[in-house]
Amino acid sequence: ASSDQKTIINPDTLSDSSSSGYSQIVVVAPDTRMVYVAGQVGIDKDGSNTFEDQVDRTFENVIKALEAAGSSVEDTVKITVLVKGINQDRLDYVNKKRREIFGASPPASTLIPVPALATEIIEFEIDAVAVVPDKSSGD
Ligand SMILES: CC(=[NH2+])C(=O)[O-]
Repeated sequence: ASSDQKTIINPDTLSDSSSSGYSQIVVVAPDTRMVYVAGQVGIDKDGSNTFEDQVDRTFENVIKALEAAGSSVEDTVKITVLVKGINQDRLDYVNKKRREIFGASPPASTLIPVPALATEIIEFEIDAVAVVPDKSSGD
């Protein structure tokens, strides 16, 4: 499913980002309710905090935030991905997760390797910009 208010453009003049689970350009319709989700992290205070677990929990938290605002992954237009300790394995995992979560209509994305996040234990953070689907369109 994709949002009626979100049009994806992946022009031939830019690199193909589809295998990395994001779009090069997303255009938002006018008169749209916008949702700005604060940076989410995925720390389990009592359990495992592997990078992969943090990525999984972070996406779960982003989805919870979107849904609390009446939005969804399909309605997400832009994400910022902050990665501590970036390497090929971490990038591959993030891209796989993005493909699984965002499917055929992914948001635009900026991925930024960072030396540190808010606390020493945090290795991954995502913020998101999304739209609220227009109920009058039948979604
Ligand atoms: C390269 C890039 N923009 C990303 O999100 O992976």
